[in-house]
Amino acid sequence: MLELKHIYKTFNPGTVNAKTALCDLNLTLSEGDFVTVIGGNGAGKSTMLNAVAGAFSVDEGTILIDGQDVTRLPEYRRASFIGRVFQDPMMGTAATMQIEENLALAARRGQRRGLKWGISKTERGDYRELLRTLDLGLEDRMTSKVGLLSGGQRQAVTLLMAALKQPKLLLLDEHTAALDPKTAAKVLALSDQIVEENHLTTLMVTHNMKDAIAHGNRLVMMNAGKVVLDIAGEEKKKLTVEDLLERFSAASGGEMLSDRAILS
Ligand SMILES: Nc1ncnc2c1ncn2[C@@H]1O[C@H](COP(=O)(O)OP(=O)(O)OP(=O)(O)O)[C@@H](O)[C@H]1O
Repeated sequence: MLELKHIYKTFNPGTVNAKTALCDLNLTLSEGDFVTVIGGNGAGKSTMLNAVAGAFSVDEGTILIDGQDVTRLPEYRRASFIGRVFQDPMMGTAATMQIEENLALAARRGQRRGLKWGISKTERGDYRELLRTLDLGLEDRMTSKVGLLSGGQRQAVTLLMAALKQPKLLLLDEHTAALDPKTAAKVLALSDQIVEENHLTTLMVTHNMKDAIAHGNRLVMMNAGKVVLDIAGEEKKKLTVEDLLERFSAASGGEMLSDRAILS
């Protein structure tokens, strides 16, 4: 479903600020894989997601989605088959627009301009049902401006929007990191539900080791721009945070994970 082959990316090449963020990165996801991604600060996690989304072009390597070579495809053209939720709850939704307008925008993504903008009765009914699945009471506030919602409510709506067009890939980039622990747990549970119901192939970056272990069917650890650990299935289910720290240290030549990852 997703194949990253020998990906390299250096920012500011040839300058004193040159930084190699991805260095022979290889990762293959099967259809329906839900992969959690963990690693220290600067390991290249967000850069990997950005490379998949097409936020910049990579220096070397190939990116295939569903067998199609998208390496040179611009971000706006990949957007029709990639759903994405960022850390900042302000990013995925338009604050000054209503909840239903935001959903309609997401539903029309990738369509040609010139279509009538109005939201039909059927669409409104569909959105109400979708919002009901969040169990946050938002189905009764469909004409509220999104800017009035809490961070957790906004991330929940962003998740719905990201999944609305049944993307081939869902990218979650620390999407609960800015939320309080209780809300983060709720949004994570919701992510599980949405991924499962829509059978989405998913990459989820997190700094929280427990979350990385508890969610998804596969866990990948990155260090210095490449994957250093890849644990799936039964082996992943039995993992503990201590195992993970030990294995990370062994796989990355004795390096320790950042405090932020250990303490969370
Ligand atoms: N646009 C950019 N310009 C220059 N350097 C960048 C850019 N984006 C990322 N980097 C650098 O690339 C490296 C990898 O960054 P990245 O954000 O992918 O790491 P990460 O694993 O997501 O880290 P964190 O957990 O701290 O968010 C870092 O050293 C970072 O400073």
